[in-house]
Amino acid sequence: MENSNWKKPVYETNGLNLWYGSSHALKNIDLSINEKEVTAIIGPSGCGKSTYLKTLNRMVELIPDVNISGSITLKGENIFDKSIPVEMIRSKVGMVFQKPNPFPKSIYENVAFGLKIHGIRNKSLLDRIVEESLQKAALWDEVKDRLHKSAYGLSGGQQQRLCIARCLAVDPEVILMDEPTSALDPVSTHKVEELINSIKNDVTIAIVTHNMQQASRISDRTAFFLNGEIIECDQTTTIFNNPSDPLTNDYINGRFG
Ligand SMILES: Nc1ncnc2c1ncn2[C@@H]1O[C@H](COP(=O)(O)OP(=O)(O)OP(=O)(O)O)[C@@H](O)[C@H]1O
Repeated sequence: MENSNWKKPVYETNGLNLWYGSSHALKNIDLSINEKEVTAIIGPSGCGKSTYLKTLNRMVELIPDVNISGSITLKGENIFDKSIPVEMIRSKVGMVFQKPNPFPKSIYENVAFGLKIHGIRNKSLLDRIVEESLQKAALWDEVKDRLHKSAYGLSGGQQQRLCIARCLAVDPEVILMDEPTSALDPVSTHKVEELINSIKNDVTIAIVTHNMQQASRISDRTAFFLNGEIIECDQTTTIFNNPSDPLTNDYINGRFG
């Protein structure tokens, strides 16, 4: 099913099935998410994209009546292994949602939050990492004079970049992004896309998007999901220019979904 897999996988998913009660939402998923690449996950509404993303950080376990079979490894470790605390996975894997969700705290405290949870108390170290993270998120110049003001005073696009800075502060292996620009205007969307391009050499990214142009602009590889299955996963240029499956071709050309 999968070609051109020459980069090192960070996540490897094998034979993953997931049921919500009796509803079979993910069917036999085999997929690698490669190190320091952007992997786009595309497909029509309800095909299982968000479910897959939420399985990668075990968020899906919070939903009652979910059953899972198969395996997902993160850097070789089975994430479903009961001896692995979920906090350990969450410390390596950040998540950005469709709607920006800053904490009701200052801009500074939003970025410092995860660091403090990890026990960092040194003020100059906190200051340095907060600044670096906001710089990486291309937000520093816009907020450096209002660091101690509420994050809620930022625009939606700035809040989303703040949420990405909050992830970057704890130096994650992976950031999962679930339609991170769908609530943003085109200018803010462009800024988030530029940000993704600028951080992808440091962090692995998996992004769910409904926007085909976005997938083709920012991702290295693309996985096409349909009805809970992966139809095809390949280099993004191949998926968009020369897909193997006619269903992929129909979807990316807007014939359904
Ligand atoms: N908490 C839940 N309980 C029961 N069924 C669910 C739950 N969450 C999702 N589903 C079902 O699982 C299937 C996959 O949903 P999912 O949200 O993963 O799709 P998606 O591809 O992300 O859709 P969208 O693009 O609309 O966000 C759908 O049929 C959905 O109704």
